[in-house]
Amino acid sequence: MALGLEDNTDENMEGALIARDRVGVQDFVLLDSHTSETAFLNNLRKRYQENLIYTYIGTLLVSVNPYKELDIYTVTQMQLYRGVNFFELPPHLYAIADNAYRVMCSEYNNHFILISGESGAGKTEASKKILQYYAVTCPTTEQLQIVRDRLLLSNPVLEAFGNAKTLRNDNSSRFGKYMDIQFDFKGAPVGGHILSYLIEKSRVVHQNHGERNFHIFYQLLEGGDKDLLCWLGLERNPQKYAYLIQGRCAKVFSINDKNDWKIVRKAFSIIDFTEKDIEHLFGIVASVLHLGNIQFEEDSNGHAIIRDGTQIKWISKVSLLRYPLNVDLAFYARDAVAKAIYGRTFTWLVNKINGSLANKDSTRKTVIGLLDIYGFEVLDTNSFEQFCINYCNEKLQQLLIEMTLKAEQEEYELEGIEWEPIPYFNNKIICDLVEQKHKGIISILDEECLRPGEATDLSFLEKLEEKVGDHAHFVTRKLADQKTRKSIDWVDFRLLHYAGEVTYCAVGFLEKNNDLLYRNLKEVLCNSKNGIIRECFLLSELDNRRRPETVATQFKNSLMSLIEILMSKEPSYVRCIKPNENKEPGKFDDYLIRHQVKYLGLMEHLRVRRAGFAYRRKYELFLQRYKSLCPATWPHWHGPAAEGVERLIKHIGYKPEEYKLGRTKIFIRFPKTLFATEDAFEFRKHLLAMSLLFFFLPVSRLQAKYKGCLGKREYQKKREAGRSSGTEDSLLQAVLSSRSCCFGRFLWLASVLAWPAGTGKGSEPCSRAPWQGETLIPPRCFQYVTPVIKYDRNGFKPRDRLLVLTQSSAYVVEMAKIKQKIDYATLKGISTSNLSDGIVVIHVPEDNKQKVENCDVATGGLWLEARACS
Ligand SMILES: Nc1ncnc2c1ncn2[C@@H]1O[C@H](COP(=O)(O)OP(=O)(O)OP(=O)(O)O)[C@@H](O)[C@H]1O
Repeated sequence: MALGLEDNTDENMEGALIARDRVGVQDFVLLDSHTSETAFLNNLRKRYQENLIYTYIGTLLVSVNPYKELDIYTVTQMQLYRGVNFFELPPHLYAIADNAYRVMCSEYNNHFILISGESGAGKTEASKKILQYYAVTCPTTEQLQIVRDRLLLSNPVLEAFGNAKTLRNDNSSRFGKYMDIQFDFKGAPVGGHILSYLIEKSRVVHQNHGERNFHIFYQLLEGGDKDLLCWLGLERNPQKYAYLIQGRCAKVFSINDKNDWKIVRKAFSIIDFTEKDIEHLFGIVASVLHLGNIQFEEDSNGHAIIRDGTQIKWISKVSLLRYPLNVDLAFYARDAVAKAIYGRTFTWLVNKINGSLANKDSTRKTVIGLLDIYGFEVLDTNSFEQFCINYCNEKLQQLLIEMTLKAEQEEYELEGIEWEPIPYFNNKIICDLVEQKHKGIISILDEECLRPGEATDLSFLEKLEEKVGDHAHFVTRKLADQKTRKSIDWVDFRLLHYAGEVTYCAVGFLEKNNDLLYRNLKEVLCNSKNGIIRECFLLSELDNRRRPETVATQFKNSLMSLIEILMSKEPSYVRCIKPNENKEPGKFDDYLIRHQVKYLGLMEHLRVRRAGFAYRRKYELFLQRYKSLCPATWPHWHGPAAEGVERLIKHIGYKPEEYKLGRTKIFIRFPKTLFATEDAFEFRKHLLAMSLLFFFLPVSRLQAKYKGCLGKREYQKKREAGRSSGTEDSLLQAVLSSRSCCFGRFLWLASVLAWPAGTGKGSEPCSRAPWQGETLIPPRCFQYVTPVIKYDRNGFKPRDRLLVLTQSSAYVVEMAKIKQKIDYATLKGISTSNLSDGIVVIHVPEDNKQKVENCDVATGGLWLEARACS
């Protein structure tokens, strides 16, 4: 594995990393006092203070936002984690990503990584880092580079249009995102698909103090060149635009709008946006800004007229609206248009990106989904948006409970595994309060929305009190003081969420839930000169002849389908923790963190993990996968699967404390045990692949080919010429030049050059695969042959190679060519990794510059990774 070649700093990095991570325990399961929240916090704090932001609870990763750049996300680090069992290295996001990827490749199933935590806890950063990890470490081809770039660059575009500075987070996601990365059967990323959830449109027209509008507005003004701004009729100064200055913080210290603009512009071209698309997109961004500056005054008929026509001149590039309204309604309509245009453009953007990420080839693909959705939010004033965001977080918490705490404990009971139930808070009761048909808050809100002219936000509030007033997690303003000892304003209601209580201001709930746009405004937009606007509004007109679903109901339905998507995949979890409210590096606010540990259910998770099992599998599946590891079960086991598994694990040597046998499944307590079994299986697969070749290519034919490469006489001559290194070179070259190929040239080469010993006479080949532990004794001058990955010095690129050891030299061989040769006489040493990664470094003097015919003499160091054939 590429740790940095001869670079001493990098070479020592792994050791330093592991040494440094002896702070506290890397897995909370190892804490002496696993029931104590204080011990949990002490461990988290101790590690955080040493910049060790990641800690496991079994296979779940807890991450504490460092609020500073750490040197743990380099390419070298990624290579370090690639293909290594995750308990062998310090906890890291890369380990979680790699584990999901490896299981996906070997079991050919779908996965998702759920990243959760409150706003500012580090979810978006984590999801970007995982995506980068796959982009760097997965195999790829030149053709696929474009997919990789598009996957990576979709992020800055979506962030520009969907993220904004809030009080909690300078780069807060104001929409939910679920991204599937699609992989082909070789594990190469070949496409992707994004689902987006409810963008916070209200931000376009209103921002709280200390907050900004979406980044793209500021990026365009700061980074757009003069000609572009002139064409759009914009001034560079954001203070000139009413929609940009309500939060009074157009400039943010931590954000470089100019730079971000450049990245977004570049991303557009990579993601395949046409110049026309880009022109229309910026036209829309500019129109929203111009719309915000329109002011109305009353004419003699009481109708609103526009005070100054300048803005309209620019907007009419997009559309022109004329309709008599009073002044208040005119302002309302203006904002409604701005929100509608922006919201639909965002949806258009996501669709466009999906078009460019789509993989048209119909072969089966596996996916890893990354879920990064706005975190739980409690503001000074919480509105309809916070209600939706927090409901979404309730649903995700419920999913986690369903898939871990609940499912796990129920399964032990069902399987007859002795188990002491561990209590936990199940937030289903809150989900029901919000989403239940006819009785839940969303249904009540929708009912009120069906009474236009009669219903108001206050009547909604009254209905709430009437219908859910006595619910344990709902606090009416009438009962506020008794229940929580805190008073509550007359327009508010309070929900006791799993993550804490939130008081919502009901003002605006009806309007935001209805999200209506005057019909004639829609018609105007359908005829817009701007292609994107036309597309967005025409489509929705065709779709929505009936009364459209309300915003909350649409959101509820999309969350339900998301949960369904997730339930069908294998989960991995990252729980992000926000260490303080001030975005300050190194500050560990005990009170705040204790609260998150509590509501994230981390203690319950720890208790279940400690008492439970890391892995479980149906007997049939377990046996099917690993039966080749035991002579009694290979190739067929005729008895019941449970007995086969028992025989198998006895043969492999599982200790009693490592597993339990349930009614239909085997339960394995530690990940270590499973990984060791998986490693043995990989090794076995390699040997089996060889045996297949021997079966199909009888040995005599192999030998004939082998000899035939040179011509019988020449072969004989060379063989007899002894062990001179020159003979080895040409013999090897001759075998490599042969074109014959059966199941893949690589395996063929490996099998021609080596075969198992102990069954034939002397070094005669045999026609079955060797059992584990048997050695490969190669014929004549070839001592040992194995597929390896060689890491290039330039960029650590992995290359598939064969390592061939002869009497006097080691060769690194490509398909038909000897690439490098190391004469044993020049060898300075060999280092092997102490992990199960199979890394070997062959040390050769730097000044070994002689040239051997047709191949390079290796100098410096050669980094190789042993590789199993699959
Ligand atoms: N691993 C990290 N290393 C360095 N800084 C980080 C890391 N994770 C998060 N941060 C910092 O914290 C900020 C907030 O993180 P992020 O945007 O990922 O939060 P979030 O949980 O996605 O919040 P929201 O729900 O509001 O979108 C980042 O902009 C960055 O400055």
